[in-house]
Amino acid sequence: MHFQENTGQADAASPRSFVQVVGAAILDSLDRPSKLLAARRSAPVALAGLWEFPGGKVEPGEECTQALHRELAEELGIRTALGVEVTGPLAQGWPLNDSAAMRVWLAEVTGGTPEPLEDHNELRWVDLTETALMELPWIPADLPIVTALLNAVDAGRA
Ligand SMILES: Nc1nc2c([nH]c(=O)n2[C@H]2C[C@H](O)[C@@H](COP(=O)(O)OP(=O)(O)OP(=O)(O)O)O2)c(=O)[nH]1
Repeated sequence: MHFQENTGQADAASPRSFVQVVGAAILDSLDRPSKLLAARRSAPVALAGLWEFPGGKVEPGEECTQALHRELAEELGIRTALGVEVTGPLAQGWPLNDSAAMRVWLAEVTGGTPEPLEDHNELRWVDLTETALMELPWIPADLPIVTALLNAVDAGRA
């Protein structure tokens, strides 16, 4: 029997590239965080009613953080200061599905008051505790990110 050696060359020649999504974990304060602004999607039907990190897809020619500022202005009508990235297992962040991955940054509102202007039908400031956050029906792919966020916040408080 002959086993063909897996050289990994195919992967090296064509590294997996996901549609790049960016999201914000908006905190009431980057220095002393106690609440997260969660957003409930209004569309598409498959995701409507589920909670997520506000954000969206990076457009051609945009940097990730530039795209995030644009999305937060469009969707929530706010300006933000970004904190550190909540790093995921991929260079492109956190896998969302077969074709998309999301990079997530901590953020704080520096201008405007968040309103569900586009893509969401409710915004909610939620206590930064596992109990409070896990009560929300998150998009399933976001659950590891919520856990990583709680760990990052706890590490910052220590
Ligand atoms: N914004 C955001 N998208 C998420 C999260 N979790 C998750 O699986 N997604 C998925 C949902 C969508 O399939 C994709 C992001 O698409 P989007 O609809 O927010 O992007 P967009 O605002 O740029 O809108 P469009 O170009 O599709 O009109 O990533 C999350 O926490 N935040």
